[in-house]
Amino acid sequence: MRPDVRRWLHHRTFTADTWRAADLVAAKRARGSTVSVVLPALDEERTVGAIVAAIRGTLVEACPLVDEVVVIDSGSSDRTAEVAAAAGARVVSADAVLPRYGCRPGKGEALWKSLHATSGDLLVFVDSDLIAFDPGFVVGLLGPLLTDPGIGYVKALYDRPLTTTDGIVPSGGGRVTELLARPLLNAFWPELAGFVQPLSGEYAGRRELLEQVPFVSGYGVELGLLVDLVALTGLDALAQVDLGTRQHSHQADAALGRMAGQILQTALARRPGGAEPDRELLQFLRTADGLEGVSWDVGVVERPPMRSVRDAERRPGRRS
Ligand SMILES: O=c1ccn([C@@H]2O[C@H](COP(=O)(O)OP(=O)(O)O)[C@@H](O)[C@H]2O)c(=O)[nH]1
Ligand SMILES: O=C(O)[C@@H](COP(=O)(O)O)O[C@H]1O[C@H](CO)[C@@H](O)[C@H](O)[C@H]1O
Repeated sequence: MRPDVRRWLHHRTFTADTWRAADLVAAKRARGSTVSVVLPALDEERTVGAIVAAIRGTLVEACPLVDEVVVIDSGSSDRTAEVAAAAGARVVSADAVLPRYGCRPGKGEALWKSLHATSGDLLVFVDSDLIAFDPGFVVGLLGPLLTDPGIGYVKALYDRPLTTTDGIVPSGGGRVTELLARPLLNAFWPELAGFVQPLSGEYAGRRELLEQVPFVSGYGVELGLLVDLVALTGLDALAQVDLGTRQHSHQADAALGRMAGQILQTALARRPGGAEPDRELLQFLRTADGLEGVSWDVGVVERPPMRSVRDAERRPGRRS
């Protein structure tokens, strides 16, 4: 193991039970900071309500650690928006944010727009498909940010059981992590090899940092943020916190293949001097007529640092 990774693992890996919400409220007040929790959601009516209710009940009403809970909806066709609002979230349609910049599909697009739709100095991102969500996830992610000014970005680590029709595989989850992201990061960005869950969907950061880096529009957003933030701040400003176990609803392998395609596009775009990667991913289905090739565009766009957008919006003479 690289000495820098070993050192980083030792002093930038935390456990969630290090902090209590009440102590972090005091730390937040002492710093005059505010906290936004953002849940990206696409057709998550089954799970989003319980997550929002748990955060609001525990960390807004009982103990004011969180100042706003925002669900950023990527155009759900189910009752995600209604369920989230009924549970107490402010629901924002991603398409309604920065309409001048158009609407791209994807999780990263929603997260990029959430920067514009929220006001917290600290942002916490939580997926909306979590099962048995523990609001302690939010406390653990905020702990390093509210107690160490030298830390700017915190990723969750956890065990990731894979729920299948045959039962639960204890550490079968994180398939794209294990088959693509971890080997890719170890090969091209070995300083990031200490991240146990580089693609974890739960993470937190300082707005002042998050607004200085691009957000990749699709599923490449997590890998893109890690690579861009380590280049911006250095490894010591990044950290990870052990949240225990995380369960979520899983996509089929073919969908994860497309996710992997977007992550690969994101990584290749960050390899200087590399030729423009082909955006097509060809997958295969066996049909009654034989094998059918299905072509998917796994291209992504780089949404610019929000700071540059704010500056552009403020520039005199800009047409509203
Ligand atoms: O276009 C999208 C795709 C996904 N998501 C949300 O992003 C999170 C992670 O996505 P998903 O569950 O599809 O990925 P997985 O967890 O299977 O890797 C979930 O809350 C999704 O609802 C989103 O807001 N917009
Ligand atoms: O980590 C992974 O391999 C993927 C798929 O997880 P599973 O194999 O369905 O447990 O899940 C993550 O990756 C996405 C892309 O970065 C994130 O957006 C998701 O939040 C995260 O769950």
